[in-house]
Order: sequence, then structure tokens, then C-alpha cells
Amino acid sequence: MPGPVKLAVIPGDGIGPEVVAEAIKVLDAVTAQSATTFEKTWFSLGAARFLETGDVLTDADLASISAHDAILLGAVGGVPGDPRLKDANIERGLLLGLRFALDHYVNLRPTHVYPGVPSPLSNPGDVDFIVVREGTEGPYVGNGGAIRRGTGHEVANEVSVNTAFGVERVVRFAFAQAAQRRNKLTLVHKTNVLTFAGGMWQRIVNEVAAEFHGVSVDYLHVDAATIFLVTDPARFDVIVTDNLFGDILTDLAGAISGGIGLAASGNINPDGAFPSMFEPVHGSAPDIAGQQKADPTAAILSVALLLEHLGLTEEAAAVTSAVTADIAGRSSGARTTSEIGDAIAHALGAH
Ligand SMILES: NC(=O)C1=CN([C@@H]2O[C@H](COP(=O)(O)OP(=O)(O)OC[C@H]3O[C@@H](n4cnc5c(N)ncnc54)[C@H](O)[C@@H]3O)[C@@H](O)[C@H]2O)C=CC1
Ligand SMILES: CC(C)CC(=O)C(=O)O
Ligand SMILES: [Mg+2]
Repeated sequence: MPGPVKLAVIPGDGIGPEVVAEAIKVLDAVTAQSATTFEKTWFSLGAARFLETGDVLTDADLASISAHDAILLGAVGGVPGDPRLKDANIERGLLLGLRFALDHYVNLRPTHVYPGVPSPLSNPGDVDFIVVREGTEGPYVGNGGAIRRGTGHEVANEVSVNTAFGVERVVRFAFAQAAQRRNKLTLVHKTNVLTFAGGMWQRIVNEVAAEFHGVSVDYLHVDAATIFLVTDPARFDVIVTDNLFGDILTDLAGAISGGIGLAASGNINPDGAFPSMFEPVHGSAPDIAGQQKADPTAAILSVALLLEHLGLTEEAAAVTSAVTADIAGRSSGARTTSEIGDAIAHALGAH
């Protein structure tokens, strides 16, 4: 990449700034000797900014963020119960605002059990799958409304939007991933009751499968998928699913693979028309915010995904291997957020 990589950094709320500080520490360490340099722009967006200015994501924010090569985000969402944030909906306005505006139609969430990690599974070594979650459609588009609000006769709708265009592109991406991995794709949906959306997802999977002869295709209802994620996770290679099911399944995937503090993700625009955005799977964790208790590993592994996405494969591998070694050496003694970041950055040559 000619010139420095322009990186937009959005620390966000709660533990977001704490884990992003460590992720940047690691990024700086791994790129210190690299031919590629990073030019960072910090965006102070989230609940605090909304409370100060009334803005969540302005057109100017969006234009400025779009002019970057990639985005690193911590987490957004304010203190639960703060009445001033009730109508702002930072999660929808900012996080989904970015994913939708930047056409992040692939939400890529790898799950891997690192050696030495305490997992509730009996055979965790076999776990290595990715969830390809659709990122711009489904029930998260805000296609809803309510009548007779606040009364005992209120009716509220939240309609899931699934377009053939949107489903086909993410399914095609998932098949291509499976073809580069272990050649197995599992569609997860709820076709037995969500017959319109589920039927279309299944039909499109069947159609695209005809182009990927080497990939075997499986189907699970989402409720059954939660069973097998716990009892037989080795059966999964690539899971493709909609926005809501993918959101839920990937918190579960984090839990079975050593904790949500290890789960990284990428919001990808595969066409390259917009910058892709990398973030931990977890949220702003108000219950531990400001206490240096958050595990920054998910944010650091999100940096590895970011580097990989930018084609900096050696740097990505160096971060992953430093994280792997750090995890393997973890004992029951708790370390602070910055102690974990320091140790990983140090392993990468930081002083
Ligand atoms: N991408 C984002 O910005 C996301 C934002 N959120 C928002 O975050 C806020 C809190 O959401 P929750 O549902 O509580 O989910 P959460 O992921 O923030 O927290 C769930 C549990 O996991 C723990 N946890 C999360 N990250 C951790 C880490 N790095 N290390 C150690 N423990 C960790 C928390 O302490 C909490 O007990 C809400 O406002 C929610 O909407 C939730 C998910 C994603
Ligand atoms: C806060 C939600 C909109 C996002 C979420 O939970 C996720 O993407 O995992
Ligand atoms: Mg989630």
C-alpha cells in the first residue's frame, strides 16, 4: 500500500477506550519495524459525545471516516438506564449506522480455541470455525413501529428485511471462505417458522452451492445450532446466517472458546468500496468499565484481522502468535487490561 495506512480509531464507550488503547499499543509494536506505517485519526463518538453535543453520527463524521483505509472500533452503548440516552440509541445510530452506510455486508467472526484456554467444552481443541453473519439486513434495519405506545394495547413490529441481492452476496462470500477452509458450509436459520425469509435463504444457498461442488452443505435450525455449538462444535467450518441469529450465535461462540474477551470480528465490505471496520464481538461492558478488568485480547485479535485484511499477513501472524503465546502462559492470577496489552506488545518488541 503506497503511503501510510489511514486508520480511523473509534474507542467508543465503557471498556471500549480501555481495550482500544491496548490494541493500538500492539499495533504500534508490530508495525514499528514494518515498511508500512499507520496514520491514525481518533474519533470521539459514542454516548459521551451524544450527551455533550446531541450528535450520534453526523454526515461530516461519516465523510471523514469513509476517507480512511480501515476502522478500529472499541464498543459503543452507554450506561444502562441513563434516561438521556434512551432515545439516542447509540447502538443503532452509530454502530449500525456505520455498518449500513459503509456497506459492511459481511460480519466475519472467527472462533478458535487457543491452547491453554479454559473452555467449558470437553474437546475444545477441535473448535475452528467462522461465522459469516449478514451485516446490513435482517431485523436490525429499523423497519418497525408501534401504535398505542405505552398503553396496554400497544402493538410493536420489528420487520426483518431480507433481499435476494443481500442474501446472495453474503452466501457467495461464505461459500468462497468454505472453499478455502474445510469445504463445509452450514446455513443456520429458522426455516420451519420464518418461511418467507428462511425459504429464500435456503433457495439461494442451494443455487450458489451448484457453483461450489467441493463444498458440502448442511442446514440447522438456529435453536438446534445452539445445542451443537456446545456438544459438537467440531462439526462447524463456515456458518452463514442472518444478522440477528449471527449476533446471538457469536456471543455463544465466544463463551465456548474461552470467553467473550477473546472474540474478534471484522465488518467487511468485500468490494473495497468502503473501509472495513474491526472490533471485538463484545459490547461496552458497563459492569466492569473503568476498572481495568476488561480483557483486551479480542480488540488485539481484531487488529490481527485488520492487518490481514490490509494484506499485512506477516504482521497479522506476528500478533496472532504473540497472543497465542500470551494466552498459553496465562495463570489464574488476574492481570489488568493494560498489563495484558503491555505483555503482548513487549513480546512484539515494544520497550
Ligand atoms: N459492538 C458494540 O459496540 C456492541 C455494543 N453493545 C452494547 O454494550 C452495552 C452492554 O451490553 P451487554 O449486553 O452487557 O454485553 P457486553 O458484551 O458489553 O457484556 C456482557 C458480559 O461480558 C463481559 N465482558 C464483555 N467484554 C469483556 C471483556 N473484554 N473482558 C471481560 N469481560 C467482558 C461484561 O463484563 C458482561 O458481564 C449495551 O449498551 C449494548 O447495546 C453490545 C454488543 C456489541
Ligand atoms: C449492539 C448491537 C447492535 C450489535 C451487537 O451486539 C453485535 O454486533 O454483536
Ligand atoms: Mg452482539
